[in-house]
Amino acid sequence: MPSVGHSAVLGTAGSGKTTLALYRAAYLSEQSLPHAGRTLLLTFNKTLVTYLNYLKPTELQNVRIETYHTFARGYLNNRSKMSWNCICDPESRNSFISQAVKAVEAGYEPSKFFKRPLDFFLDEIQWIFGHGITSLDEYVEVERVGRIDTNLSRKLRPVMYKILETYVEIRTANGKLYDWDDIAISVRKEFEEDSSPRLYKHIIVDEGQDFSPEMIRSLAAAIPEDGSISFFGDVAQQIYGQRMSWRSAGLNIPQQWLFKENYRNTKQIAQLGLAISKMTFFQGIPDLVEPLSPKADGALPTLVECKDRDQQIEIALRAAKSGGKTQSVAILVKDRAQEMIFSSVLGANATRLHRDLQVWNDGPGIYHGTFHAAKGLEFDVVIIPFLDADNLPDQDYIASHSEEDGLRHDGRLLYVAVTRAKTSLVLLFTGELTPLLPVDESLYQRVKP
Ligand SMILES: Nc1ncnc2c1ncn2[C@@H]1O[C@H](COP(=O)(O)OP(=O)(O)OP(=O)(O)O)[C@@H](O)[C@H]1O
Repeated sequence: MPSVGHSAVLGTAGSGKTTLALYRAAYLSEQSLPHAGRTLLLTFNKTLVTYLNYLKPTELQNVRIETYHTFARGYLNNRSKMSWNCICDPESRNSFISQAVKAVEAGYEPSKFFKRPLDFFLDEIQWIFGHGITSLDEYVEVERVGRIDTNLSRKLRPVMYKILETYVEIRTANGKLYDWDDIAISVRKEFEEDSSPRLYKHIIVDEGQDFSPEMIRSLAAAIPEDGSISFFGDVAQQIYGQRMSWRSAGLNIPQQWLFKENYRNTKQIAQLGLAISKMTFFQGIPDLVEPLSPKADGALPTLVECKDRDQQIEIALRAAKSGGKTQSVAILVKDRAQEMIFSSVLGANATRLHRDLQVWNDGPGIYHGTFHAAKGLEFDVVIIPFLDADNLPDQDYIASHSEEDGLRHDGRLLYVAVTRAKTSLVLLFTGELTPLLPVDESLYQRVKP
């Protein structure tokens, strides 16, 4: 891959993107080579930074690994564009946006538009910020590529934009200059006005599918002309944001590489991952890379039909405790509430996958966390309880979005979870099985406890 300009690697799950991102960092920062320069390796969440720092060889001196948001905050601080506690947390953001909807509604004729669920407005504002849109004209003009579910008519866009502006006013009045979505707009603008030498010559993005186009644009502005951006991503694993395409960033990428070999999963686990990615709710994703079947043989994923939820919990814990003696075992669930069920029982005997995780231990042991927190990681055994039709897709998400959108959203989460397993996968459910899993019986070994 060239050391100047922009390159993209699109790869399937377990195809070595993270591994290669680290090798690339080693290559681009190697001081004996002519292209060498300080290198920044960015990823999406803090757990993955901890994991990458664990994988990183100690001799990589000229490489910094952090999340995009740490980088953004640090840079703006350096430019005196930050003040104490000036980034809006998600709860306050939700409250400010809700206030903004009500404030704008008061100035209009009664309309169903304002009665839409709060999530609709949150998502729309995230989408607008993610695309770096900063004026009503731009918003009215923009074509809604890749976002079929909330295609807001052009007539309603001025009202929506008014809500966005009111939200920013309320937020600013509360001392919050940014939120986690519009900070990238400020970073890009700041770099465009900043003529000082750049700190990093090369930037590598891992898990790039979750970076908004504006984040990527801000990174392109952060490097010198002889620098490089290397993008590693898998669109099937996009689990944050509003399914924005990284391609909307408009980078000039003369060549891209496709990684089709899956080095992580056994053939049987990969086949289930592939079958999920072929389900209807995955269709129409641009840039999806279809994996080749791995060579490593293993057992079929186990599908355990339990009589009730308690039995699912009991079996998950039992399997984790016995497996965790010799292997790394992760119990992965949908949300924090479900995670609590396991953390309260496992306590200090297990590691919670969480942003505050400081050290990564690769040895045997039990891990637990949400699907989101497991992003980019891998374990010998993955146990996924609560694969019940009324739990996945999430009913609240469906209520505030749509059935189709719920399937698409949670289908990707489940894909991420399933593809974390290296050798064994245990799937637990009660009653009706989630429609997110394929019905093909040959993909599983069914077990009744
Ligand atoms: N060329 C290779 N040969 C053998 N094993 C490899 C190779 N590249 C990566 N691996 C191993 O395959 C596993 C998956 O690699 P890695 O985590 O880099 O994949 P990834 O593409 O980032 O996955 P994901 O997107 O699913 O998180 C790791 O255990 C890694 O050590």
